[in-house]
Amino acid sequence: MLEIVPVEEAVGKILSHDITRIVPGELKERAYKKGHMITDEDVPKLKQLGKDHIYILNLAEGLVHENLAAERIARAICGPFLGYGEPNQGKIELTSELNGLLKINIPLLQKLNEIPDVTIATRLTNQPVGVGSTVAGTRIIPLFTQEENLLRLESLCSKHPPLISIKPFQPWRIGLITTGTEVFYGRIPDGFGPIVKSKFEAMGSEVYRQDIVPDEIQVIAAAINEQVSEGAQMVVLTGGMSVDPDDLTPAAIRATGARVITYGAPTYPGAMFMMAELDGTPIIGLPGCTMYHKATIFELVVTRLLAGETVTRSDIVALGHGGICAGCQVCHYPNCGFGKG
Ligand SMILES: Nc1nc2c(c(=O)[nH]1)N[C@H]1C(S)=C(S)[C@@H](COP(=O)(O)OP(=O)(O)OC[C@H]3O[C@@H](n4cnc5c(N)ncnc54)[C@H](O)[C@@H]3O)O[C@H]1N2
Ligand code: MOO
Repeated sequence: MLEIVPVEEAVGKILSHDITRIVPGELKERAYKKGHMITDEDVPKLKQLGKDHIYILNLAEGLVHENLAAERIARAICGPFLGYGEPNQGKIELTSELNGLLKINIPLLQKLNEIPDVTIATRLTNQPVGVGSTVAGTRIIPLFTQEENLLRLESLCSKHPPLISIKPFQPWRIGLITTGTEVFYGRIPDGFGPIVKSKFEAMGSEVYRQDIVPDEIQVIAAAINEQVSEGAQMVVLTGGMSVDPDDLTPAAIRATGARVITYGAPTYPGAMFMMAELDGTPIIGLPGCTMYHKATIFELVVTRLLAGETVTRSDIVALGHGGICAGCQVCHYPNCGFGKG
């Protein structure tokens, strides 16, 4: 069990937990590591850190130390493509090993955090994360916990899909169709195509072909059919997505016989969005906002498709809670609540 010993009498004994030093506004660091043998020189230093007494460990059966507990929790909650380091002050952080989509099993997270002493904090599900990003942390609250708490956590984790995992972005071959009579006749240069291309490239996919077409239903529909039949894995259309008489893109998508999954999404920006499917190929109509906003329905839905997920109409409907962009002066997306309710 735990014994409280005055620091002067602790020389030669082994420290049972990390000790933290904080200098306000300057630093927070681990001054002493668990397992350190206390020396004469440590006595004044420990007193300066406010420690007149310290814990010396005599572990009773059935109790697990915070560092070991954190390691066991990290091992149990870690799904594919995640890594974790050493415990620091009793806490372990989990990091992504590749670029992909973060998936959190939210009902399981709730169950695990209900276990006494256990805490697990994660970033929001369905957000893109890069190599080395911290996605979660875990620790127990007291210095020791009953082993039965960890056994319960390990048993729950073994019965459910992983608490935390990363789905890698696949390299997709994207066909792009730019609609707009003003672009087709060269009245204005195409400003949308380059943005869509760079958004896909940032996630490891490639726009292999771009067709620029006028606002004519049959011409747009023919371009979609041609791209699907030559093997585009996704067809993305820009322009003509809203309510003007020349906005014919949704009608053209329907004219191909595609099954419409949604026209409209409860996200601002991004409401005039269409997702359909033609012979298994996703057909996506992107609203104008994708051209001038960093975070839109594009980021919320297309990232999930690129990670190999199926997105349903109810997934899109569920975006409403958190679906309005806060319009921050400096955009921190994906580190915000947009579309993550
Ligand atoms: N009365 C309403 N007005 C608007 C609605 C609405 O529901 N009722 N919706 C708004 C929303 S939301 C959006 S988003 C925008 C426009 O959406 P569209 O996707 O239909 O965009 P367009 O009308 O085709 O073009 C808008 C604007 O962007 C220019 N553009 C389009 N494509 C390109 C390109 N490839 N390169 C450069 N510029 C491009 C186009 O010339 C127009 O100036 O509608 C709101 N209004
Ligand atoms: O579809 Mo529109 O802004 O909502 O950008």
